[in-house]
Amino acid sequence: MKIEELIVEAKKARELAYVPYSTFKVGAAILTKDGKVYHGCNIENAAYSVTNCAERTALFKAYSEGDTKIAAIAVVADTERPVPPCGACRQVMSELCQKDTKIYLSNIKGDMQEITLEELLPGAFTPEDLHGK
Ligand SMILES: O=c1ccn([C@H]2C[C@H](O)[C@@H](CO)O2)c(=O)[nH]1
Repeated sequence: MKIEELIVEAKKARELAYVPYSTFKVGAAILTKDGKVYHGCNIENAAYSVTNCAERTALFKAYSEGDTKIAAIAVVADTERPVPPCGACRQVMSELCQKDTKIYLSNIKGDMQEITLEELLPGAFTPEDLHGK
C-alpha cells in the first residue's frame, strides 16, 4: 500500500470522529505488517479527560485484535502543519509501534511529514525502565 493510500484511509477515519466538544476531527490509519488496515478517530466525552485520540484508538483496535506488528501509521487533521500527536499518544506510540514503523503526519491540505519514533519522543519511558534493566 502506498503512503498516499494510507493517508486517504486516515482521512476516511477522521470523518467518524466523535467531537461534540472540540469539533476538532482527527483520523488515523494503521497498516500492519500482514497488510491489514485499522482505522481510528478521536472520541470525546463530557468528562473531557477520558477522551481517546485517533492514534490511540487505531493502535488499541489493532492490538486488541492481536495485530501488534505495525508497518505504518498515518495521522490527519485540519491543521496548518502536519498534525503533531499529543504527548500521551507519543508515549503510547513509543511502546506499541516498532522502531521501524513508518510514521506519517499529515493535514487536510496535503502536507506530509515523515517522522521516527525517536524524534517523536526522545528518551521515552520504556518497559525496560519499568523492569529495572
Ligand atoms: O494528535 C492528536 C491531537 C489531538 N487529538 C484530539 C483530542 C481531542 O479530541 C481533540 C482536541 O485536542 O483532538 C487527537 O486525536 N490526536
